[in-house]
Amino acid sequence: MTVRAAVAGASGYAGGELLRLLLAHPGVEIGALTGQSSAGLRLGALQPHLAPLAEREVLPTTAEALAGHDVVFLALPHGHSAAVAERLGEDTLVVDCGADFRLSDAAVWEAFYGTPHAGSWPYGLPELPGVRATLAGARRIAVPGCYPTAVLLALFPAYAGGLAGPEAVVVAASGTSGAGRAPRADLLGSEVMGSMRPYGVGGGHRHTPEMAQYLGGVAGRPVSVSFTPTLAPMPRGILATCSAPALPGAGPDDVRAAYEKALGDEPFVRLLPEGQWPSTAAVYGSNAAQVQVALDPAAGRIVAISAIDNLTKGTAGAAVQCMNLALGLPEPLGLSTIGVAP
Ligand SMILES: NC(=O)C1=CN([C@@H]2O[C@H](COP(=O)(O)OP(=O)(O)OC[C@H]3O[C@@H](n4cnc5c(N)ncnc54)[C@H](OP(=O)(O)O)[C@@H]3O)[C@@H](O)[C@H]2O)C=CC1
Ligand SMILES: CC(=O)N[C@@H](CCC(=O)OP(=O)(O)O)C(=O)O
Repeated sequence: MTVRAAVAGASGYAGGELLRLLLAHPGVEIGALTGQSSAGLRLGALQPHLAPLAEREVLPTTAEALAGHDVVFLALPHGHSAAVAERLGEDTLVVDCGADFRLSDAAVWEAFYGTPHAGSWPYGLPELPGVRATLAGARRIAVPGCYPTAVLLALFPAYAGGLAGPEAVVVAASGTSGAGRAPRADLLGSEVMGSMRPYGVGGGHRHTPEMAQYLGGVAGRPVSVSFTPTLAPMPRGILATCSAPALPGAGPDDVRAAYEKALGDEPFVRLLPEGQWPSTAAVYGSNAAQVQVALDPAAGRIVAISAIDNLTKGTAGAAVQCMNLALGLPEPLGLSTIGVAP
């Protein structure tokens, strides 16, 4: 079976990573590529690493350009997905890399994004309990944010195992591609290189409610997340350092067993052998996530650390993984867990 896939936002970072993965996918033929300011240009001028597509023209993002495909990937800025998706047929699989359909609570959406809530779609993190089944046959999927992917993979096993209290704390570092490709003065090389800095401190980052919603869903009760993102001087990668109170009686063997149970059979998540710790370098360019966990007995906290590539497992790789599940293809088809080193 060959499916025809269009990518809206082909000139951006997420769109470029989608195309890199789709070029290597044996079951996909690449159809329309669309953008906004870059419409009319050849893709080779924008994504020079995607040589087989160099002569393809970037079309304006319209329903007409995206019609007639089996799958449409949306890699657009927030707030633009609903208007496009509603003009695509119900039989078309629409995989949205943006945030528009991730949150279920309209008031929470409006508080963090400041626009009307578009709705919610099945959430594209198959590793969460019960989620894989909701993706089989789905025709609308919301890919998680990059930070939530890293944090949920690190912490959900502690909640699924009933071992963690409801106050999670997360400090995560991201590479600069997480901010997208649009020019910003605070992302100039001279502002970013050789320095790390926090942003969105004090509960203001829009990924906070996404983490709380899905951790709460696993825990079966509300979970609060104190989330501090930091910007790291690297192009790709997220390292998330997460902790939660260990409930009374939770010992190191219980913690290890809960993580092995939750992650042991996952094709893209590797619970590292005890004593080894995740690194962004080890997952660079791959759809893999690395996870490690420890119990800090003095602090009474479970400490879990994850590493992903924000553009791959954090966006485009997850989108392809979800496409495979939705269409009944083998889940790992076209995706790799092999990184690039050094
Ligand atoms: N970067 C990351 O690590 C992650 C990104 N995402 C999500 O993926 C989406 C894309 O992000 P990213 O690739 O980083 O962003 P970029 O800024 O790199 O790319 C944005 C893309 O959207 C296009 N675009 C801009 N404005 C419009 C518009 N009004 N209508 C149609 N198309 C438009 C741009 O086209 P042009 O260049 O031609 O103007 C470009 O192709 C976002 O929703 C983001 O939240 C999700 C997880 C992680
Ligand atoms: C480094 C950096 O700026 N990262 C982005 C997150 C990117 C992402 O996943 O966000 P979406 O919810 O937009 O899909 C940020 O903090 O806003």
